[in-house]
Amino acid sequence: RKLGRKLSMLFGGVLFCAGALINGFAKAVWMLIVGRIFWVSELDLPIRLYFRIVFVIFSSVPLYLSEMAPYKYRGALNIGFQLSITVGILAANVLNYGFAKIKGGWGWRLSLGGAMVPALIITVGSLILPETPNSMIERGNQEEARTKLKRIRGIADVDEEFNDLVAASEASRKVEHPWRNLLRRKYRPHLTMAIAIPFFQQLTGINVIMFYAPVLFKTIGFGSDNALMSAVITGGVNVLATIVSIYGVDKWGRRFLFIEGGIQMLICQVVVAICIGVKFGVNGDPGELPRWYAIVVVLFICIYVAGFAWSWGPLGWLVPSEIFPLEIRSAAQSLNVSVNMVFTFAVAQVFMTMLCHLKFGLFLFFGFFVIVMTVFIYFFLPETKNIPIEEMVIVWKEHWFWSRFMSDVDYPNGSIELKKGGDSYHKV
Ligand SMILES: OC[C@H]1O[C@](O)(CO)[C@@H](O)[C@@H]1O
Repeated sequence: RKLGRKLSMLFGGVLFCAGALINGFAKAVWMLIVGRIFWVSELDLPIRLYFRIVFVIFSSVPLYLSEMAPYKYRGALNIGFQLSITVGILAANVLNYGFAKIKGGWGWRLSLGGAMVPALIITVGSLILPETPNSMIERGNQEEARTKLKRIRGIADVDEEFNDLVAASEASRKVEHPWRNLLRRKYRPHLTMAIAIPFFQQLTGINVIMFYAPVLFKTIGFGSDNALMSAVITGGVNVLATIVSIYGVDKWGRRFLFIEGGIQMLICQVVVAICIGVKFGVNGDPGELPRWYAIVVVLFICIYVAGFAWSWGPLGWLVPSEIFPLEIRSAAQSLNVSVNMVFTFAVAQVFMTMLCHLKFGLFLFFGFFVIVMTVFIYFFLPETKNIPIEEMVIVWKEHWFWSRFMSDVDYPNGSIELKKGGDSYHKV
C-alpha cells in the first residue's frame, strides 16, 4: 500500500531473479532450498521450471490490471494475469519434456536457472510500466494521477472517472487500519470472498493435475514419455480455455462461467473416478492400460482442465481484485493471495498420501468441494461484470443476503445510476 503497485512488482521481480540464479548455479542442497524460498510457492517440486511468481507479485498484478482497465474490459484485461500463468506452465512442461532428455545430468540447471528469463521480464517491465492513477492518488499525487489517467484512456475529459477515484481515495484516507477495517460488519461480504474464493479455487483439485500430471498418468499405466507428453497436452488445453474466458468474461459474466465451469469439472471428476475405479478397484495394479482407455482418461482430464481454466482459474484472481473498496483493497488482496498459497501448498503436500489412501476417491473428494463451491457462487456471489470498481457497493446493497450487512452504507458520492438488466447492470 505504501510502495505502490509498481515498486511491489519490482521488488518481487528482483527476488525472483535472485532465486533463479541461486538455483541454477546450486552447488549444494541448501542453495536449492534458499533459491526456492525466494522463488516459488510449490516447495516440493525440486526439478521443475515453473514460471510462478512470488507472493508480492500475486498481490500487486491483479490489482494493477483491474485498476487500469476501463470497466467494460476489466475482466478480459485482468485475465491476462492468469493467461501468463498458464502460458508459463505450458512453457515449463514443454521445456521440462525437452530438458529431461539431456544427457549428463545438468538439464535441471537449465530448468531452474531458465526462470531468469521471466524474472528479468518482470523486473524490467515493472520499471517501464506506469504507476496506476489509483495508487498515485492514494499517495497524494493528484495532478500526476490526472495526467496519467488522460494518457492511459487516450482522452482529455477524464473528470468523471478522476473524481470517482479521488472520492474513493478520500474515503479510504480517513481509515488507518485496513486490517481492522476488514473485520467491520460492512466488509463481511468482502472478507468472506477474500477467504472463500481462493480456498475454493485450490479445492477444485486443479494442482493435482498441474503439478502431478506426469506422476498421475504414470501411476495409471502410461509410459514415461507419454506421461510427460500428456502434461504438455493438459497445459495446452489450460492456455486455450483461458483465452475463451478472456473472450467471454465481460459478455457472459462471472457467474455464468463459474457455474458452467463447476458443472463441467464435476462431471469430469465423476467420470475419471469411475474410469480409474473400474480399472484399478482399490488394489492399485492396473496391468496394461488399453490405449482407448488411456485416451478417454486424458480426454476427460482435458475437459476438466478446460472447465477450470475458464472459470475458477482466472476468476479466482479477477473477482477479488474488483470487489474490494480501496480502503481495504491491499489488505483484502493479501489475504486472498495468502489463502490461495496456503491451500496450494496444502494440496501439493497431501496429494500423494491421499492418492494412496483414497485411490479413485481422490477425484470424488475434490468433486464434493466443486459441488459446494458451485452452490456457494449461485447463492452468494453477485454479478460484477460491467460495474466500475468504485460503484461496486451497489451489487452488495441489492443482494438478497449481503444487503443486510450494507444497510448503513451509502452509494458512492456522485454515483452514476446503474440499472439491473437480466443478470448484470448497465449505466443509464
Ligand atoms: O492454471 C493452473 C494454475 O492456476 C492457479 O490455480 C491460479 O493461478 C494455480 O494455482 C494453478 O497452478
